[in-house]
Amino acid sequence: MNLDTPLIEARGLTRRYGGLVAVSDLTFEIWPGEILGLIGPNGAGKSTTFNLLSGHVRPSAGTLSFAGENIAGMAPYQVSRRGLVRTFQHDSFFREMTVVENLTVAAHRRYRSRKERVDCARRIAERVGLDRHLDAITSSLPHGLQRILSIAIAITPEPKLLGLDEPLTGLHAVEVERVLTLFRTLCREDGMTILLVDHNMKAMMGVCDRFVVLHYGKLLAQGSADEVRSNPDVIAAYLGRSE
Ligand SMILES: Nc1ncnc2c1ncn2[C@@H]1O[C@H](COP(=O)(O)OP(=O)(O)OP(=O)(O)O)[C@@H](O)[C@H]1O
Repeated sequence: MNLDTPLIEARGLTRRYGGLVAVSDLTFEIWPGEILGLIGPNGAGKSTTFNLLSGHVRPSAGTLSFAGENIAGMAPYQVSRRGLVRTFQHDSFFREMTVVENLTVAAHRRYRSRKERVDCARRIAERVGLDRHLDAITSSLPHGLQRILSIAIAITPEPKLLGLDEPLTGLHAVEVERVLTLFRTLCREDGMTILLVDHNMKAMMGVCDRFVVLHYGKLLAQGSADEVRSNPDVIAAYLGRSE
C-alpha cells in the first residue's frame, strides 16, 4: 500500500438531479489507513457522495479514482471487485440462516471449496467477535450483533476501502462502543481504510481520524475533529446543533 497516494481521489465531483445539484464540484481525498468521516447537515449530499464512490450513482461531472484507477461511471459490482465494498443503512443478510451460513455465502467469491469457505467464515466470525454465535439464527441475534454481521460480510472479501452508511443507527451505547472498537481494529490491525457516514456526532468525533464536511453539496471544511468542531462555518451550518 502506497501511503503517499490517496486511495480515493475525487476532483470536481458533481451530481445533478434536474436543476438540483446534490453534489457540487467536490474535491477531496481518502488516504490509506484512515477513518474518514463524511458529515454535514441533512440534505448536505453525504449519501449522494457515498453512492457516487460505490458506483450506485453516476457522476454528472468530475473525476474519481480508486487506487489510481478511474472508477467514475463504473457499475457497483465493478467497483466492489476492485476493493471498495460498502454496507447499506439496512442490514443485508439472510435472516433465517445462521451466522456461519451467512458468512460462508459471503466467502463464495473468494474461495472455491466448501471447506475453504467455512474456514474463512469461522475466521471472520472470530475477527469480529461473533465466534460464540456461529450457529445462531441471524434474526434471533440482538440488533448490535446483526449490525456486526453486516460488517463481517462486507469485510469477507478483504476490501481496501470499507464504506459504512449509518452503521450506528439503532444501536445502544454499549453496542456503539463495540462497533467503534471493531472499526479501530480493522484500520490499525488489518490496514483497512474506512469511510464512515453517521449522524451520531459524538461517536464520529471519537473514532474518525479526519472529516470532510459537506453543506448544500459543496465542500465546507475538512480536517481533524478539533479543526472542524471549531470551524465557524461548520458551526453556522449546523446552526448551533450541540452534538
Ligand atoms: N435521486 C434523487 N433525486 C432527486 N434529488 C435527490 C436524489 N437523491 C438526493 N437528492 C437530493 O440531493 C440533496 C442531497 O441529498 P443526500 O441524500 O445526498 O443528502 P444527505 O446529506 O445524505 O442527507 P441526510 O443526512 O438527510 O441523509 C438533497 O436535496 C436531496 O433531496
